[in-house]
Amino acid sequence: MSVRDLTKIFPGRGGGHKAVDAVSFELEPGGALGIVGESGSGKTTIARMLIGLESATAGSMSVLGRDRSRPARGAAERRARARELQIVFQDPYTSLDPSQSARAAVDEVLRHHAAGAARAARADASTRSRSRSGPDPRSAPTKATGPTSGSDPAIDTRPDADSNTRPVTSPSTNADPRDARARQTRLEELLDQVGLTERQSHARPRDLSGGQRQRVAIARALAADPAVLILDEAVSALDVSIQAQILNLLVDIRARTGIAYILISHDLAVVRQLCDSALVLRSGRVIEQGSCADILDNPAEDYTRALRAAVPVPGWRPPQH
Ligand SMILES: Nc1ncnc2c1ncn2[C@@H]1O[C@H](COP(=O)(O)OP(=O)(O)OP(=O)(O)O)[C@@H](O)[C@H]1O
Repeated sequence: MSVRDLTKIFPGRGGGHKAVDAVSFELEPGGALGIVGESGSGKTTIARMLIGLESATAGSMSVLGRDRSRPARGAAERRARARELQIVFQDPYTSLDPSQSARAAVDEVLRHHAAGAARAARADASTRSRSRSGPDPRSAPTKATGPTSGSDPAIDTRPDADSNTRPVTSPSTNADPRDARARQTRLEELLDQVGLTERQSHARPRDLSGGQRQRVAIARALAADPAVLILDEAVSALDVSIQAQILNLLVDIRARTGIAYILISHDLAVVRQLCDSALVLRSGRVIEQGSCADILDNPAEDYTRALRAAVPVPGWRPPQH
């Protein structure tokens, strides 16, 4: 992912409020970048622009070499983008359907992507057969371009741009039993990968703990098979031992799948555990950027030192007065 001069000005008096000011970064495939900063420094606004929930005032971004500076047009593009970028928020409770078991919530995403792939394959085949039977093969397109119709009820597992609601289930058009078996295998794989037990996989969100709900949200995000997962304070609300479990899980998933992370956190200890590189935000501007070790061990800025000092680390004792 490549982000250049990303800027967000929220409208308001006196020219508005510049919440994000010319932020640039690169994220390599399989990399992990931490975005840190105090409350109100612009971290979530960056995440919201990356996933298209907020439009950027200026700047550009691309993922896997494709320009993603503009909102997606049509269902096929939304689905393609969902495979590039997914997000997990602090509290998945609001984004999980209260009536859906963990298993059903993950399967919904798998079903949607399988149905989309089947539609794309059918459209591809029909384009090719049309071009074969066309009057002059030389005038036919040499390469099938895939579906262009926007009639798909595409599920983007990311929150909806307008309502921030969970996705709507689309009826599966994928009737091939081999596909159903493959989906089932993938479902079990994902539930296993995030460490949900059989019993938990049948539970509704209200019957799961915060850590278990976060596992469901991670499994749902992974079901779209994204290249990049954004974790926006994804472990902040969990108590320390559960937080450690989820962080270990994330380290493990990255090692196994090669997925890249953008970790947004005010907690430098969490960033240190998961990330290779980091950037430090203050009032929307990047004030330090580089390898995690450099920034966290040898901060150049007092602000970063203050952020570091604000984080209790193992062995930390409250100052004695
Ligand atoms: N929709 C909005 N309209 C106007 N101002 C906004 C809006 N959303 C965010 N802001 C402002 O933009 C700035 C950055 O907010 P943002 O939520 O990105 O910060 P943050 O670093 O994620 O903070 P926190 O860690 O507290 O979540 C803040 O000053 C906030 O008040």
